[in-house]
Amino acid sequence: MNDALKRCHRESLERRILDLFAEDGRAQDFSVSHDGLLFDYSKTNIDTDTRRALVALTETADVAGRRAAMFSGAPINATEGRAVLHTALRNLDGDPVTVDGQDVMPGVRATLERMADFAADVRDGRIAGQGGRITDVVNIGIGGSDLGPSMAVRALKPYHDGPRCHFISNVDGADLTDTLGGLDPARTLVLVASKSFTTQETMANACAVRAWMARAVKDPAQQFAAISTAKEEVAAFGIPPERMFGFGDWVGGRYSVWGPIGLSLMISIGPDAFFDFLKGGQAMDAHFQSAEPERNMPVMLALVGLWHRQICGHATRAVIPYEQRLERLPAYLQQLEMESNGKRVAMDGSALESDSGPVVWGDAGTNGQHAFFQLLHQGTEVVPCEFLLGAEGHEADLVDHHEILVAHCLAQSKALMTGRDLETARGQVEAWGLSGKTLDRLARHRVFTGNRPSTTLLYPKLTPYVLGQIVALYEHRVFVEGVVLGINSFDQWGVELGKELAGAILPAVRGETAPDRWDGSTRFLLDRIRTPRTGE
Ligand SMILES: O=P(O)(O)OC[C@H]1O[C@](O)(CO)[C@@H](O)[C@@H]1O
Repeated sequence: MNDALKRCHRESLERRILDLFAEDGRAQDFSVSHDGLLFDYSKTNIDTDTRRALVALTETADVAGRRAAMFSGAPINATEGRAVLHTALRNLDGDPVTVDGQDVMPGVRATLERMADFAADVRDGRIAGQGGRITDVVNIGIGGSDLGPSMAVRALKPYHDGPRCHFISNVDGADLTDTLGGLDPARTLVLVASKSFTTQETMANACAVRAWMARAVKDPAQQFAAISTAKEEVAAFGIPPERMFGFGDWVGGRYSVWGPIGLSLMISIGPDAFFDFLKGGQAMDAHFQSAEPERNMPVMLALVGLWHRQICGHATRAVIPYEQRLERLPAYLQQLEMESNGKRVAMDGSALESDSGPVVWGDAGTNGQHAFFQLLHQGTEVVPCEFLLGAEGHEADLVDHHEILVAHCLAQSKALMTGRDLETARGQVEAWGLSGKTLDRLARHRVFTGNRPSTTLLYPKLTPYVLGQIVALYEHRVFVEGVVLGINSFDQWGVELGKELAGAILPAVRGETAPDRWDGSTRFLLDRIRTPRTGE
């Protein structure tokens, strides 16, 4: 990174985050408020100079120009020669968006209408199973064809008024067995969600579920629908075109929840609530495109992320929603952020000069407090934390629970920042009546260095609209970080090699080929795996 930021970093090491609050109004100044959301980054070691230097990065990298290119349908996914237009899926105003000279909006609208009709028909019983009204929907997909809808369906539980939704992603047969257990195949609708319709795990699961259904009903295809860009593969699987919901190759898998991949969500919460989800995303798009950098939530979220990873060198970032129903958000963001920005090569093929995006991990609070927070507070690594918190919960009869939840969230970010010094710790141990070496020793264990950065995203209540805002916020954050780093956030070549090798190793696992061609460790493991099966 540039000299100005290096200087800002050096200066930040000379002060504590808490010192920055000596200036009045820091919380207001170092936060962005928009459309009910508040992103508070005041508990970071970013001061005015640092922010200025960070904002300058967006100018150098021409974030505004790249953003305009993305929204206009230019092929910014340069390694695959594709446009990046998940934003068109939530462009409810229908303003034209052209790819290769063609407006994609009529197609987007038509698909959305078909989805809404299909969802309404399933919910109202006009589309039924061979044993009666659909009671359960099973989405089969993996990665972007699973994480978005499964996260969102879980997040919006209070809005479920349709059939129950289930998700099978893993090729581990346990996922399938445990999900199908208790379901009535004659009243289950299966959505096979796969952009490519060739993903091995998804196709293995789809075939197995079809066989499960065939044991109970005459015509399983009647209870299947496909969500894909691959017409021929869908037809070859036996799903008719009227049960296929397609989308353009300009929608990346991890950005696809807004369209047909979100069909399970739409069936679960209904078309109107799904439209609210889209509206939230669309509102965030408008904000992202128009707000100046310092007042622009995705831009500032990205710049804080770049500060922590690329300037301060913190290798990981914890995402901790104080909202049980967002427990799948960290997993969703792992794909969104790590598949997008986990790259060591710049757009032009040269080696990246800075670090790639961070490792993203986390879990819902308060559960995480009783698991990994010990390390966050007293470990040797500094892990910037991203808290998410709703001002209001849905449980009107459990308001006290929500108050406790809020108190814990605020307490954690405060504890990370302020810590507890040795003198205070000594005072506490002294109060137990201890002294001398025992006091010294025990007091040290109770010291918290503090000065650990965190941000808080505060939202009013987790409605479909707010979830749409949050997901779009994170998508644009990834975009800005990618542009500043100079990488292509929209391909994922890094997942290819493992897939290829799995295909090549499978015959050896099945015992169809000898394991000789593999390296010593793989051969050794294959031998051990095969021994108990064959009794050799
Ligand atoms: O929707 P598909 O084509 O089955 O792909 C599933 C997932 O596999 C990946 O290609 C790689 O993990 C993801 O990008 C994608 O979301």
